[in-house]
This record gives sequence, structure tokens and C-alpha cells, in this order.
Amino acid sequence: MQFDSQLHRVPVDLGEHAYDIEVGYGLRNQLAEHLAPWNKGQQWVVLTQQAIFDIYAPVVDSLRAAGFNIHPIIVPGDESAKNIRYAEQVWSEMVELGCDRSSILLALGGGVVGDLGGFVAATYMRGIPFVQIPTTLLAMVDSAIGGKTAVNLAAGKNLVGAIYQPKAVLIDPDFLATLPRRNVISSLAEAVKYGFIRDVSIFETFETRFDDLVALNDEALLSEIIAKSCAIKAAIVSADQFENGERRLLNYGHTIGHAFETLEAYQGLYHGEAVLYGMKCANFISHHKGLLSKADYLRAKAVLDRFELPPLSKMAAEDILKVVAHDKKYINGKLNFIVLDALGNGLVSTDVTADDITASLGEVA
Ligand SMILES: NC(=O)c1ccc[n+]([C@@H]2O[C@H](COP(=O)([O-])OP(=O)(O)OC[C@H]3O[C@@H](n4cnc5c(N)ncnc54)[C@H](O)[C@@H]3O)[C@@H](O)[C@H]2O)c1
Ligand SMILES: O=C(O)C(=O)C[C@@H](O)[C@H](O)[C@H](O)COP(=O)(O)O
Ligand SMILES: [Zn+2]
Repeated sequence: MQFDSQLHRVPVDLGEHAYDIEVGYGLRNQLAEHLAPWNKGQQWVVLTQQAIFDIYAPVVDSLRAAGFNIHPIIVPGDESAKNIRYAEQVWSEMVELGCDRSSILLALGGGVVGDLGGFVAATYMRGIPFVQIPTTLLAMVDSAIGGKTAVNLAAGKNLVGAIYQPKAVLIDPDFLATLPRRNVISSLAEAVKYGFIRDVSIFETFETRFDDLVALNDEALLSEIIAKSCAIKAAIVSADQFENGERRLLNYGHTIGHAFETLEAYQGLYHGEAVLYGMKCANFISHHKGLLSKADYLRAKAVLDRFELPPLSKMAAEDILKVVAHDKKYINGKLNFIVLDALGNGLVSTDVTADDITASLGEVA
């Protein structure tokens, strides 16, 4: 599946909050056309980071030239931006710019900009429209879709936020040409996740084409991975927007992965890297509890071991368990933990114990 100049459209079917994910190479050069129906002369804000703006300022200039009243707002280039302090800073800058309830926020960046931007949009004057324009592969396959918006607390990831859907997700894979390799690897974590929990063909692609995926040098392969990922995320979110059931599967690898990120004060591992470590633990637990066969566990391990990961800091099991206890999937005293019973099939278990988690840490020591 290749997009070429053709636009590929994936609907996210959410009734009055429905929107489309549009994917097309070069789409960033046609933003004015895509956004024109919403342009009524109001103030627009582009939330982004300096490293992105340094390269892609012409995208904003082209919107200005097309008659958009548009203002960039820059936040820090790392996870520290997902903090209520920066939300407040952005709200205040928007007031100064004269943004009102008709203003529209464009989140131009990766998951950090998208999560913070969505949260600001959800809350500014009780909610203004926003559009996701993802520039990392992680954001294209996962974070830009589905409306999870959030900031972090010292006690845990994404503990404050809202489910607030964008008006559109506009994906231009050409943005990936400037993405640093470490972020490509981290991003692929969320794509291989779909292979583990839902579609074994994605897992098999990682088995056979790992180096090409990391190199991003095969347009057809990249198009296929983006299209399949968007379709899975759109289907899961459409069926369970508020995460009462199958959306929990998207948290595979996250329960322990988020604890690693938190204990590194969001300054060590990238999100995808932490999730990759978390997947290793989740697969150990799946096998240890008799759900995942030895053969599947070993196939999974072979793929996960190919990802280059920075070393994990030494962390005490009891500290990890304390962070896990604040996880949003800890409901009514029960942890909803995502396990696998086969490659391509995730399920929610409420039987995973503190001892299971502690035992799994041997996998990543
Ligand atoms: N809302 C969700 O459903 C969801 C899903 C997955 C992850 N997330 C969140 O996403 C965040 C991680 O996002 P990420 O991996 O996209 O990282 P990121 O947003 O931190 O971006 C990575 C770095 O790359 C830079 N960058 C982005 N695009 C670039 C480009 N095209 N060229 C050059 N540099 C570029 C950014 O400025 C940043 O420094 C985490 O906070 C995670 O919790 C949210
Ligand atoms: O969209 C979802 O649902 C996900 O869980 C996607 C995850 O990749 C993402 O990291 C999400 O932010 C984690 O959700 P949380 O509810 O555990 O904060
Ligand atoms: Zn994630």
C-alpha cells in the first residue's frame, strides 16, 4: 500500500466527535487547503518545539500567506513540556494573542506536543478545536489518534488530562526525513505493539524487515505500517473511546514502562524505549503465567532484543510497584495488566501480582 500523491483516509467513527485521519506524502504543503473550511479569520496557534520550528517554519509561513492569522508558540523539546507549568504558559500566551473560543490550535510535533496541545485545547476557555499534525512516527501511528491528552505529575505519567478528540489528524510521512534515529526506534515500539496485541502480520514484518523499518528507506513498507497502525488504533478507539474495555490493550508494555519513565524523572528513557522494556516484562509475565507458549515468547524476545535501547537505571522493585499502584489501570483495587496468550492477541488480566512484576524485572536487569 503506497500513498503517493493519493490521500489515504481512515475514519475515526465517534458520532458527533468523528474525524478523519488523512495520510499523504507532501500533505504539509497543502495544509491551507485542508484547513480553509475552518478559517473564519480567527486567531490560530501552532504549538511546537524549537527543533521542529527551525526546520518547518515554512509550513507556518505558508498558512500565514494563505490568510491564516497564525502564531507559533514554542515549548521545551522534551518530555518536561508535558507539565501543568507549560500548559499555564501556553494558556497565558493565548490570552495575550487574543485567542477566543473560535481559535484553533494546531499541534505540530510528536507525542509531547500532541498530548500537551490537546490538553491545552481541551481546557482553554473550556475547550477549543484542535488539529493534530504529527511529525514523529510514534505520533503518526499512535498518539495523534484517539484523543488521550495529558500532562505528567512527578508521581506518574499522564495522571492529569482529558479525553478530547481532535477535529482532524493530518499525517505527512515526509516529516520523518528529519527525525533522529533514536526517536525512530522509540516510535517503532508503538507500531510493534499492534503486532503483539492485535495483528500478527505486523509482528512478522518486524521479524523480516526490521532494518528497513528503522532505516525508513522503503516508502511502501512505511506506508503499510502507518496505514495498518492507524486502522487498528482508529478501530479500537471507535469501539471504546473511554477505555472501559478493549482500549486497555493499547497499554500493553505501559504499566511497567511508565514506571521506568517516572522513576527516571522523565529524563532518561524515551517513551517508546520505556515501553519496549515494559513489553519484555509483560511477555515474561505472559509466559510465566502459562498464557504465552515458550516458542512465542522466544520469537517475541528475538524481535524486542533487536531494538537498541539505552541502559535502564537501577531501580528498586518496591519503587516500581509504588508507581504502578498509581497507574490509571489500577481500578477498585485491581490492576488491569495487559498480557498475551499468542502473538497478535493481547488480553486484560486482573491476576498479575506484585510478585509477578518483581520476577519480570530479571528480564530487563
Ligand atoms: N496520547 C496518546 O495516545 C499517546 C500515545 C503514545 C505516546 N504518547 C506520548 O507521546 C510522547 C512521546 O512522543 P514522541 O515519541 O513523538 O516524542 P517527542 O514528542 O518527545 O518528540 C521527540 C523529539 O523529536 C523532535 N522532533 C519531532 N518531530 C521531528 C521531526 N520531524 N524532525 C526533527 N525532530 C523532530 C521533537 O522536538 C523532540 O525533541 C510521550 O509523552 C508519550 O507519553 C501519547
Ligand atoms: O491511546 C491509548 O489508549 C493508549 O494507551 C496509547 C498509549 O501508547 C499511550 O502511551 C497512552 O498515553 C498511555 O495511556 P495512559 O492512559 O496509560 O496514560
Ligand atoms: Zn504509548
